[in-house]
Amino acid sequence: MMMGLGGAMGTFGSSMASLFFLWATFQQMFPDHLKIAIKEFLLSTLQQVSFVQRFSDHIINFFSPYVVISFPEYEGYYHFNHAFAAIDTYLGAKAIDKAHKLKASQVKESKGLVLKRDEAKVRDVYQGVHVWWETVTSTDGYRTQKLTFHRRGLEIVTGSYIKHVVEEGISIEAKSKKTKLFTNNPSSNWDATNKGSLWRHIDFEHPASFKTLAMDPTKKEEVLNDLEAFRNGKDYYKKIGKAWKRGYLLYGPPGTGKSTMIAAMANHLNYNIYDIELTAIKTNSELRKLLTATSSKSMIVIEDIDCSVDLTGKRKKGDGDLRVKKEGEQRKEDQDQSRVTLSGLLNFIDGIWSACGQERIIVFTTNHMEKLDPALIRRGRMDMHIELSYCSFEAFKVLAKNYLDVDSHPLFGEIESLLKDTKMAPADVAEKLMAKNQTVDVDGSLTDLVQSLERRRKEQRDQDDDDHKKKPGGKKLGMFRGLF
Ligand SMILES: Nc1ncnc2c1ncn2[C@@H]1O[C@H](COP(=O)(O)OP(=O)(O)OP(=O)(O)O)[C@@H](O)[C@H]1O
Ligand SMILES: [Mg+2]
Repeated sequence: MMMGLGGAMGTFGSSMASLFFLWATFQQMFPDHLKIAIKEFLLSTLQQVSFVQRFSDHIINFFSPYVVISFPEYEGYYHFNHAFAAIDTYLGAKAIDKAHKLKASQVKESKGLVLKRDEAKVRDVYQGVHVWWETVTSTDGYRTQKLTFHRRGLEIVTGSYIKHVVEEGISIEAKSKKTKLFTNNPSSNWDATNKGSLWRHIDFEHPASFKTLAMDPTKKEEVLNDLEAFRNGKDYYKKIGKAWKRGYLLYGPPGTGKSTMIAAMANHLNYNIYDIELTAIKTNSELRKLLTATSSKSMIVIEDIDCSVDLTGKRKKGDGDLRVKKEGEQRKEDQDQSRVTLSGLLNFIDGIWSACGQERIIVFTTNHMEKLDPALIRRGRMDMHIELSYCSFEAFKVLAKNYLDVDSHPLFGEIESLLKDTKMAPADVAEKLMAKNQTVDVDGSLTDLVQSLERRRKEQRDQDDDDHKKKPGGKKLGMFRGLF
């Protein structure tokens, strides 16, 4: 926003200088009564002639002591003006006690009802300067915030008022923010202007929290500390000259809590989630457009990264692939170059996005760490690798507390020893502990779990024996058990 405003102010400044010069000349040349007569004559004459309407507007502006600064919602294609959003929030919260029209919405249950001013015009006073805001909507649906004030207040308004409004807006937004979950629309559905059509969103109301997340307590603590350090790290990142972003790679078998952890992170930080479906994006440039349209304080999530981008960096899935095969090799090469590639994604994360984005977390998930390109997992790119593994006894205790509200039970000992050599995902354990017909039955659920673990252990042993027989000399038995 500062660049847009800077440019506008530059043009504004030079126009003002010329106007002041003309005005001074005008003042000196004519006595007062003559000046008013000339002004009225000019205005009435000009306004009667429709084809000079625009010129007449300029003349009116020339005589008007008021200055207008516009903040459009979009600056050119795709370029969302974040100042607009902050101003909108500030004005929405401004003096709601005096407003006649209010809009109410429920944030999260814990945060109660939020009232917002719902009027197109708002008056404000700042350090004695009176200003008027008006939201104007053009015929094609674009909104602009117009700020009008007497030129006496120019210095205060441009020097500190606008900064104050934007900062207030951002801080109000952070306090009462509904967490949102954004998903990218397929680019074929983007409208002609791309305005507002890149992402669709819903309120994010996932109940996951770190408290209810079942994982090794030391690891959990480590992740939480890392998130806190990141959140409070604005000055630190500035000092070391690095973009304020952090990458997490969550890996582990299905049902071990990767998606749940993403939800817990978003709830903990109160960040929006942008869940990117790479297969709906055709080219690196589309990906760039999507990423630049994300806001600060957000998490960019790409789930199952190994399924979306293959080792050579070309996309795996998507109907584009079928079309390519039919159209021949040359065409295929051309297409590949313009597609979403791993290097395109990584370059963006390291480069442009870092330069323009602030306070962002990027999360990749995978079930197959071993399939990932080393470029993706090298240190410094994904800052923290977090393994979500099969249910340990520590993790089980968290689930037992969540689902059954128990800290101990005579069956805990047996469950502990079964979990040591049985691979069962927390999702499956949770399913056994879940109340049947909304009735919590601690003994029944735990017995059910024990039986299920015993069955699973037997299956896994039989499977290991089979594998061992098939590959004589192989070192399979017990090899994986040590890992989990
Ligand atoms: N570590 C965990 N703590 C608490 N609940 C869990 C955990 N892991 C799984 N669950 C439960 O199992 C369900 C599925 O887990 P989740 O979707 O997070 O798994 P995932 O690791 O993302 O799996 P996938 O690899 O298939 O995407 C969750 O809704 C949650 O109820
Ligand atoms: Mg998942």
